[in-house]
Amino acid sequence: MDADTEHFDVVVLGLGPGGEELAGRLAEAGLAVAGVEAHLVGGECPYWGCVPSKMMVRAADLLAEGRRIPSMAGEATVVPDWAPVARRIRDEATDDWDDKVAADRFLGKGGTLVRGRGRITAPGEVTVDDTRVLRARRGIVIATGSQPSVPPIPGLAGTPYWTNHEAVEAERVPESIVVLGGGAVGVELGQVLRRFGAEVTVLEAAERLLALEEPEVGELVAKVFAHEGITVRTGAEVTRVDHHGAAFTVMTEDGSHRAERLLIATGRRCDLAAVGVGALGLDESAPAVEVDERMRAAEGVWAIGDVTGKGFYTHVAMYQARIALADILGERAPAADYRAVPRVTFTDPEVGSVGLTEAQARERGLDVRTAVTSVSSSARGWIHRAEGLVKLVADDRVLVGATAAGPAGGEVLGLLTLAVDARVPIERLTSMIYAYPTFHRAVEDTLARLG
Ligand SMILES: Cc1cc2nc3c(=O)[nH]c(=O)nc-3n(C[C@H](O)[C@H](O)[C@H](O)COP(=O)(O)OP(=O)(O)OC[C@H]3O[C@@H](n4cnc5c(N)ncnc54)[C@H](O)[C@@H]3O)c2cc1C
Ligand SMILES: NC(=O)c1ccc[n+]([C@@H]2O[C@H](COP(=O)([O-])OP(=O)(O)OC[C@H]3O[C@@H](n4cnc5c(N)ncnc54)[C@H](O)[C@@H]3O)[C@@H](O)[C@H]2O)c1
Repeated sequence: MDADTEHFDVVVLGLGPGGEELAGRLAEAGLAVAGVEAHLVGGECPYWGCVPSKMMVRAADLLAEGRRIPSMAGEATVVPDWAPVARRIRDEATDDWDDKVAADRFLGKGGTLVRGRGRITAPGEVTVDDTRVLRARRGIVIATGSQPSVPPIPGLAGTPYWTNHEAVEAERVPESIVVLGGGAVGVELGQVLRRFGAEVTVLEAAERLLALEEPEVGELVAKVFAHEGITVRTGAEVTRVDHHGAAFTVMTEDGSHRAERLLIATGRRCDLAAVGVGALGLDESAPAVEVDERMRAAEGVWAIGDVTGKGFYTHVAMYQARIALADILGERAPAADYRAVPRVTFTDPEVGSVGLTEAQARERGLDVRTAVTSVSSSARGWIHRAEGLVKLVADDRVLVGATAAGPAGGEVLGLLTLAVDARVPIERLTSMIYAYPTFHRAVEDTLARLG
C-alpha cells in the first residue's frame, strides 16, 4: 500500500447541495468518507444561487407590494435601497462567502474534508490538486454541479460581464443592464433589478421567455415585464459585444443595446473532462454523466445533482442524494422517477410547474386534453387584482403535467405535484373540497374545464 495514498470507503467529489447531503449521511452511517471541495462547502445554491437570489426576490416583491398600496389601501412612498439586500446576502445568507458553518457541520458528522480540486485519475482513485491521492474502497460519487455556460459571442470573452456570481455579490444596482437569456436566472434577476430601479433589457434567443414552460407562461411574464418597464426582445440573435469605458454595447441583428452591465444567463454546462471521467471509461465530451435509476454511472461510480442533467434544481440534487445513499449502503429504496419534478421560477407572478407541458406530452405521442383558467377570474385572484393562470395537461385518467402561475404559484404547485406524482384520478380531484377563497381554487375551476 502506498504510504502517501489516503484510504476511504467513499470519495465524494464536490460538496454542493447534493454532495454535501450525501457525504454527510454516509459519514453518519459510519463510513469513512472524504468530501472534496474546490471552493465553498454548500456549492452554488447557498452562496450564488437559490438562497441569495430568493432574498433579492423577497426584497423586490416587497417594493412591488408597496407600490400596489395607492389604488387599494391609501398612500405609500417606496424608496428602494439595495444596501439592506446586499447586507442580508453578505451577513445572513453567505457569512460573507465563508463556509465555516457548513464545513464544521460535515466534520461534525465524521467526514474528512479535503479542500482542493479533485480529478478522477483511475477507477476508485481521486487526485486532489495533483498532490493528494485518495482511494475509495466502495466507490466515487461525482457531484461536481455545473457552471454558467457563456456563449461564444464575438467580443464577449475578456469583458467584465456578470454571471449570477457578480449579480449576487453586487453592492449596488447598476443604472442599466442587458440580460442575455430569458430563462429562470434571467427573468428572476431581471425583474429584481428593474424593481430596484435599473433599466433592464432581456434578450432571449428563443421565441418567448421561459421557453421550456407552457407558452401561456412566457406570454404572461412578458406582459407583466412590459407593464413594469422591462424591455424584452425574443428571437434575439446577439452578433457582437463591446465594452468601452463604463458601458457595454450588445449588437443584435436588428439594433444595438447599451448598458452599464451585461448579465450572462444563458444556461449551465458541466465540464466532464476537468472531472476526469475519461479515467472511468465515460465520455468526457458528453453534456452530463449518464446515470441509471440508482444513480450509478459505472461500477463503483455514482453521480448526483446538476452533473446528471436531470434538472438543474437543488431539490433534484437532494432527491438523487437520497437514492444514491440507499444504493451505496445496500438498502432498498424506490428507483429515481422524474415524472413529477416540480419547477418554480420566483418571478412575480411566481411560476410553478410539474411534469410535462402540453407540447412535451404531444411529442411523446400522448393524446392529452388541456384547460387553462386565469387566476384573476377566481375570487381571491379578483380580490387581490392578481395576474396568473392555471393550466392542466391530462391524459384520459390523470394529470401528466400542470402549471400554476400567480401569487404563491410555487405553493399552489404542491397539490398539483402530488396529483401528478401519485397519479390521483381526475374524478377524485374534481370531487374533493378546495378552500374558499384561495388561489388554489383556480385548480378546481380548471379541472371543470377539462371536460
Ligand atoms: C442564480 C441561480 C438561482 C437558482 N435558484 C434555484 C432555486 O430557487 N431552486 C432550485 O432548486 N435551484 C436553484 N438553482 C439551481 C441550484 O443552485 C443547483 O441546481 C444546485 O446548486 C445543484 O447542486 P449540485 O450539488 O449538483 O452542484 P453545485 O451546487 O454546483 O455544487 C458543486 C460543487 O462541486 C464543486 N466542484 C466542482 N468541481 C470540482 C472538483 N473537480 N473538485 C472539487 N470540487 C469541485 C464546486 O466548487 C461546487 O461547490 C439556482 C441556480 C442559480 C445559478
Ligand atoms: N427558481 C429556480 O429553481 C431556478 C432559478 C434560477 C436558475 N435555476 C436553474 O439554473 C439553470 C440555469 O438557469 P439559466 O436561466 O441560466 O438557464 P435556462 O436554460 O433556464 O435559460 C437560458 C436561456 O438563455 C437562452 N439563450 C441561450 N443562449 C442565448 C444567446 N446566445 N442569446 C440569447 N439567449 C440565449 C435560452 O434560449 C434559454 O431560454 C436552470 O436550468 C434552472 O434549472 C433554477
